[in-house]
Amino acid sequence: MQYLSANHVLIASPESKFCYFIGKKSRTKKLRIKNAFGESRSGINRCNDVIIVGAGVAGSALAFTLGKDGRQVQVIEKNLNKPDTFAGELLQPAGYLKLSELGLVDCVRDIDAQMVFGYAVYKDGKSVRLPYLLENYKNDVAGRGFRHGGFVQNLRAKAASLPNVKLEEGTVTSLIEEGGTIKGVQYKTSNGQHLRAYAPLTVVCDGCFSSLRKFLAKPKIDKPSHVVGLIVENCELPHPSHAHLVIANPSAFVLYPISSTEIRFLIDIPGPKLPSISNGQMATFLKTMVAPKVPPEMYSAFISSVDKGDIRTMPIRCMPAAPRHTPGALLLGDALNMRHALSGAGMTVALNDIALLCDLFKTLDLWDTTTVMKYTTHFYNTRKPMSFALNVLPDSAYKVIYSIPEELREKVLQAAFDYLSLEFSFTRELVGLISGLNVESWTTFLHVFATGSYVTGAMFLPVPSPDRVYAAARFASSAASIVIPTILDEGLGHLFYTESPPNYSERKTKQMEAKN
Ligand SMILES: Cc1cc2nc3c(=O)[nH]c(=O)nc-3n(C[C@H](O)[C@H](O)[C@H](O)COP(=O)(O)OP(=O)(O)OC[C@H]3O[C@@H](n4cnc5c(N)ncnc54)[C@H](O)[C@@H]3O)c2cc1C
Repeated sequence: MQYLSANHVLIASPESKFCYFIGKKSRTKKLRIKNAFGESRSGINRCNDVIIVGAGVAGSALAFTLGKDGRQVQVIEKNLNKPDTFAGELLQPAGYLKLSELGLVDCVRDIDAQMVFGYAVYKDGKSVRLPYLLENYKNDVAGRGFRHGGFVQNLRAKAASLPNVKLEEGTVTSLIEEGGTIKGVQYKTSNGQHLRAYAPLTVVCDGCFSSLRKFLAKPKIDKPSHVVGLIVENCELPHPSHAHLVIANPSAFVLYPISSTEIRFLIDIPGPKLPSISNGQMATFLKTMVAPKVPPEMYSAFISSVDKGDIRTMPIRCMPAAPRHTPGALLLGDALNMRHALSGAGMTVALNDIALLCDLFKTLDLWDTTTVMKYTTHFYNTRKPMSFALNVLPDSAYKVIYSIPEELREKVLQAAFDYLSLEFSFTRELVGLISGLNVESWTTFLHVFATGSYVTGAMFLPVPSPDRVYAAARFASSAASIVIPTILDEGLGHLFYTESPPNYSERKTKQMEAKN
């Protein structure tokens, strides 16, 4: 017999065929099992600590970490084949550090991943290099570029290697809710069986197209653009081992190495419509509007890649985290929070969240819903500095640039480039934010407002005239009307949040003692 909390008792031995789960309302469920935490023979119920929906970057990394902490984890993933997507191929240095902290760093070792040491920013043939600030870290700490599919398969294999993590193929169709508490999920297996699984905690990591987030959050999804994904082969980057950001109108783009022979181009196309791939409009767009901005040493390789025709697109979705605190369930990864893909930050935020969450929940009794809720609130607040820095800067800059009148845009883009070209000591903090290595919310504020003020000031130049003053005023008011709501949507509560969850310091000391 195992006491899970005052209201929950699990009666079973590892050899027993049944376990009895006595729930809050003294309802007893008889679960037919192979062993106390094993697979259901009848296929109806399981005894888990945690159910994870989705084994992408977030779900797989979380499953491994919770499994390592001794939890019984059931992961249900819609498709266990190697993912074939270009979403999530540049990991920021802070994301790499988190991989390392979680014991997952070998997942980037056998996939021809490339080290990335910073950004080179281009505009009209001029470039400025913004190296990551890595001097205080070990030699292996840097960004990484890789093929998404290989990385995720490695994460899945790592999670599945733990005996207490069960990874299975199935599509979760709904959450099981009783009296306002999530008790588990209903899912359909790959052979068409409809099953249910129960656990005191369900973590929903079903990605950017999440069908379940609406039950656990108030999603406010913005769809500013699409991105085109293209692989350019066998050419050298002008700044080797760097990601390149090309500031251009109408389409900004980033490129970075994803293997020793491949460079990923991610080209943004603002607005709801895309040129058609099938009738050749897209190829024409890429050759006429994008190719002239591509660094000259990569031009012919870029054109060959467009001619090859392997052009793929994805919609961009941005969404501030707005979870509805629900007992028994949590959201994580893109299901919780999304930012523009050009920031290359989604995986870093997800891995940071997992490290935080697992640290907080390490020795928590997951059946004690009230305490878990308090820790969940703490998690949603302490994750904010990272997500605030990596979401607010790129999202507000993007929204401002594409909302101002066309005639102001070129001037604003030029001023943004000049801002990035300022003395390196000034941009050090900015690089700290982009890489996720130094994410102070006040620094984020400082740079949002410093960029805005710099661009506004630049509009007066060379000599203030009535036209220029008017243009600057239009820019400033339009920027303020976008940036302020973006900041408010992300939430400011964390800046003033100082609480610790119950017994946190006591638990932390015990954890530290156990470690030593
Ligand atoms: C075009 C593009 C480019 C990007 N580039 C980068 C980048 O360079 N760097 C970066 O850090 N981030 C990038 N991102 C963001 C990054 O892809 C995500 O932040 C990251 O993949 C989030 O991981 P996740 O586990 O939440 O979601 P995913 O990795 O999408 O995983 C979700 C998983 O849930 C499964 N699933 C969905 N529904 C169900 C269901 N009902 N039942 C069971 N399983 C289900 C899916 O099959 C999938 O395996 C990019 C995003 C886009 C759109």
